Amino acid sequence: AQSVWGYDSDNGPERWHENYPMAKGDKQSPIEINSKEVRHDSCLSPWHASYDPGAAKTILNNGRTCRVVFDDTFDRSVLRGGPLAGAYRLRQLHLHWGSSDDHGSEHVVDGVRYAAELHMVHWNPKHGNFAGALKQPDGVAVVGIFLKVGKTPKPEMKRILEEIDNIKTKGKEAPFQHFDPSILFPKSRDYWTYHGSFTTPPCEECITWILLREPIEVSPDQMAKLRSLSKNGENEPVNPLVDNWRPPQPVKGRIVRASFK
Ligand SMILES: N/C(=N\S(N)(=O)=O)N1CCCC1
Ligand SMILES: [Zn+2]
Repeated sequence: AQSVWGYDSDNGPERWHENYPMAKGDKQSPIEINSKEVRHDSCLSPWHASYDPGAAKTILNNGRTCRVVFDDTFDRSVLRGGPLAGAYRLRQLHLHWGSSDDHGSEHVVDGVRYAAELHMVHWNPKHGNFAGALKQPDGVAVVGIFLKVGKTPKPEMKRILEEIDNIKTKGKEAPFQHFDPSILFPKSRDYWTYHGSFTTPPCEECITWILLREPIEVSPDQMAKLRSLSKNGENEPVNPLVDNWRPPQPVKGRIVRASFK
């Protein structure tokens, strides 16, 4: 059977375009953010998240990431403002991380790779449903938060990482309720924004990216916890779930705007 896409040498980012042609598009993500080339846009308004903790449902290991899913059947947890028009519904959050602390993020800022990158995926209900939103340039908005290893870890990350023990292998899912992901936001609301794509196949170019400038801190053992997840299913040979990140893609003339000077 054709090897499904992944992050290994035989099915990794360099080969995704063979089955997913959009992966070679002109608006792909992630990208390298170069502070000297971004444009401060004073018209960019602040973004606002109003999330209902009751919308959190479950946490899942799908063999490629650790994902928390939310009830997005109505405007219950929404993101608005910033570069967005209207309210986008929070659907899920997930992470990308490395096999060591010196890499793991997807976006790279002035050459800095962070240990991990957290993505909060929202979609525009004016397009009916998530599948419809994927086909639209203003269909999806993803808030990206960089994670760096430090000595004052954010207690709120604990909640996600405590659940890791229950979802060690692919396909494992556990209830994950009463969780407001806005507690993960850093102090500063400063962000970069640009138009791009999903960083996994089929790599649809439907995303308004909102990347927060200020990273949040996690502890070394919190990173070790994340790296203890497995790609394999139960009773299969252990295949550690690490390095599930796509490298930066060509910017192709796109403008990256900054909400800050
Ligand atoms: N690639 C993705 N998000 S990301 N890494 O571009 O934020 N997703 C694929 C299906 C739903 C989210
Ligand atoms: Zn992601």
